[in-house]
Amino acid sequence: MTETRLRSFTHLAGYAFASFFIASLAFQNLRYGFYDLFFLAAGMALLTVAGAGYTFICRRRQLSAPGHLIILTALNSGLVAAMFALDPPGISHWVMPLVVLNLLILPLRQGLILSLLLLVALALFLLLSSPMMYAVTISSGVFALVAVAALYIWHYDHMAQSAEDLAITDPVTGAHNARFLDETLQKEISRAIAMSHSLSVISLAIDYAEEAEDLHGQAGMQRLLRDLTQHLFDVIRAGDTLYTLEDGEFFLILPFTPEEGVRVIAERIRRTIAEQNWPLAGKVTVSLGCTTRASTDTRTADLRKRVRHALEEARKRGADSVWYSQGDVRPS
Ligand SMILES: Nc1nc2c(ncn2[C@@H]2O[C@H](COP(=O)(O)OP(=O)(O)OP(=O)(O)O)[C@@H](O)[C@H]2O)c(=O)[nH]1
Repeated sequence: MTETRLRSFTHLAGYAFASFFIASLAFQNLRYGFYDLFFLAAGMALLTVAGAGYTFICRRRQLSAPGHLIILTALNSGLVAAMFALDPPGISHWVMPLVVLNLLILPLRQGLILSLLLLVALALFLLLSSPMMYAVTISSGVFALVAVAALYIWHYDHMAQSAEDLAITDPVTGAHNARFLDETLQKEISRAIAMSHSLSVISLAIDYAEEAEDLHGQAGMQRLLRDLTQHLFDVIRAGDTLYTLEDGEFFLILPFTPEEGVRVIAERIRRTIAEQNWPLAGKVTVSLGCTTRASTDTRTADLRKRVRHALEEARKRGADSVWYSQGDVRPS
């Protein structure tokens, strides 16, 4: 299940649970003839049903749906206003589902701020209207609920982020992995087309990688890959992205970089690597193939095929070389 579908499902379940809970409060108040409270609960239930409808309509954009903040702010402010105007009995019964809903649906910081504001209003109301001991007990209970729910959601967010990082990162070098390459390259191609800016890519391979591995062992090779990654990160500029592929190969995506630019940076990478003395490996050289997106390149395969061809051409010319392959320059 994708993150977006999971969020849509959780939000729908949260709103459905809250609607059911608040509707049962409305029904209770209707039975006992507390019409003010019945209308309050009915209004809140309408808002939670609207929230469920909004979740359904925006089910493909749940990670950034701003309407939830408006709905939940209306629910929280409505309850605070009713708290002071109507003095509903068992006010914590009304506050608790709303606190859980805030934290479940909104981004953690927004949910926490709304819940704490609601908690402060509740504590103030109880201090003004009930015995001190009762006010402290109920407020502490709601505070504990806020704290546990917030901690749980923080933990979940943290785990989800770590899992996502692990899925797109090469464990040896810490650069992005091949799995993430096609996804990012396709996004960059779409961005380059939409904004009419240039986009270049580089494919880089360590010369004589197999011989180097035989000579220095797997651990030595991993050290070299890590050192080269660090070096490449130092050379490229912010906005460029680096990927570690198999067999000592790297891939670079360079947005806003025309042909002259990719030639400059490829040459700079080649020269600076050849000039260094690498720990364990000593002298190392690399071959680089590079290309720039042409107007007919709309898919990742177009660029990847051409840059691979450029790398093969560079290798044919011996170690320590750069080759640029020109794309189709016909206007789109
Ligand atoms: N994507 C990318 N392009 C680079 C980088 N370094 C140089 N280039 C390209 O090469 C061109 C010339 O770069 P330089 O020789 O460093 O000259 P520069 O005028 O100092 O380059 P910038 O101020 O970085 O634009 C730049 O305009 C870029 O297109 C880099 O690290 N990343």
